[in-house]
Amino acid sequence: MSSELRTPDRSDAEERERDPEEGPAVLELDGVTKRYGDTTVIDDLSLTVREGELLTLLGPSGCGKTTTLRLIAGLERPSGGEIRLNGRSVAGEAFEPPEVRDVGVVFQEFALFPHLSARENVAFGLDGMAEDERERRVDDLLELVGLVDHGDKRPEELSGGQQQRVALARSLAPEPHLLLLDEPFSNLDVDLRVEMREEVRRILKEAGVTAVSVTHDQEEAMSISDRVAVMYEGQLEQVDSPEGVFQQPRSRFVASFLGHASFLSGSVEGDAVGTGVGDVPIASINGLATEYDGTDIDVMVRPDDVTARRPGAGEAANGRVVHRRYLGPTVLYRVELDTGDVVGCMHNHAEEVPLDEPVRVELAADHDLAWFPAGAKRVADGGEVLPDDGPD
Ligand SMILES: Nc1ncnc2c1ncn2[C@@H]1O[C@H](COP(=O)(O)OP(=O)(O)OP(=O)(O)O)[C@@H](O)[C@H]1O
Repeated sequence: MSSELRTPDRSDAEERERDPEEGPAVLELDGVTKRYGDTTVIDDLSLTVREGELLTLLGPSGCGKTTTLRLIAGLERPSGGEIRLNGRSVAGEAFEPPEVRDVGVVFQEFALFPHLSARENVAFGLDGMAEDERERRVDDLLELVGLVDHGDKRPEELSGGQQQRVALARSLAPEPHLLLLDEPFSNLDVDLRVEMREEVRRILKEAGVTAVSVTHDQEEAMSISDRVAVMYEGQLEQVDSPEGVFQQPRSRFVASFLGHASFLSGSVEGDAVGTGVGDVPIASINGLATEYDGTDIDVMVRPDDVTARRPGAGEAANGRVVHRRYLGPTVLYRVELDTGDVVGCMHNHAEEVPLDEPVRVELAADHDLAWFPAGAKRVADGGEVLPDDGPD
């Protein structure tokens, strides 16, 4: 790598990966609102992205992800609030147009110039740079994205994944302070998508670039991001590490949007919660303590946290399999517990259990479980219940 590229060595990249919340703020959204006529599509959104961090905006179609990206790029003006880049206000009282924001964008459709080679596409935007320096920069970028041997090919001669690498290299060429990626994998087929997630993360980390990506695909968000910002109806539901949003959701919407979630109802009694799968120690439930004694709660479990099997000798069944869904390598069961709760449960084929027969369901979680007060849609970081004005 040449020293002209902002490409810290591997140990720097790994350092950032370990603790992305350290370091200066590159992007700050402060109470940002966007209205079209009477419709509010972004509602009081605040978010900080730190240097070297890869953050993904994740949410269902229409929740405002692309609008947020366009506001950051300067393609839209906010109706209220402020956006700062490296501490400089770019939208709010003042407005800085996109071309001076030093923000790169990788579009869904890659937007490569069809008549230019990969090398020329990457070099585009480096006008004004001395030719030998530009050539060196392009060489470095082609190496970074693994396309050294394909520089002379035009986009139509490259695979989808290779085109995406060119698009990424082109966006990185002018060394933007912030890179925005709009659904970067949506035009790739499934296998390639999974491969390119790893590759794009490696490239961004190696380049040490700060990036905000947008997707509605939970798996993608969790596999490429340092932090995931889950959006719903123009608001941020939760901003957390992939493990945080998956295992410790702060709202039932986040719990269900990130994957299959079931809820075990129970009541806190002393140091345990009585549920349909037996007593669960409060020590294995995140943030639960004896002060909640007597409180009715719902413990969230993922299919991997639960097992179901035929009862052994002297064991009582506590549920019945009511649904079986074949998923290829695994089977997802729905089990109705004697208490009436229905829980999802994932098994491999060696552990198949018959439909309709009594089974013994047990918890097998290797991490602390999340919980919500009975009926509450969301909880704050401190555990207190928030008003039920959000989605289910
Ligand atoms: N120019 C516009 N005028 C009016 N409404 C708009 C405009 N642009 C977006 N919207 C509305 O704002 C809301 C958020 O749109 P946005 O494209 O940001 O959502 P999204 O989360 O990116 O969705 P998707 O995943 O489907 O791309 C939608 O209800 C959309 O109809």
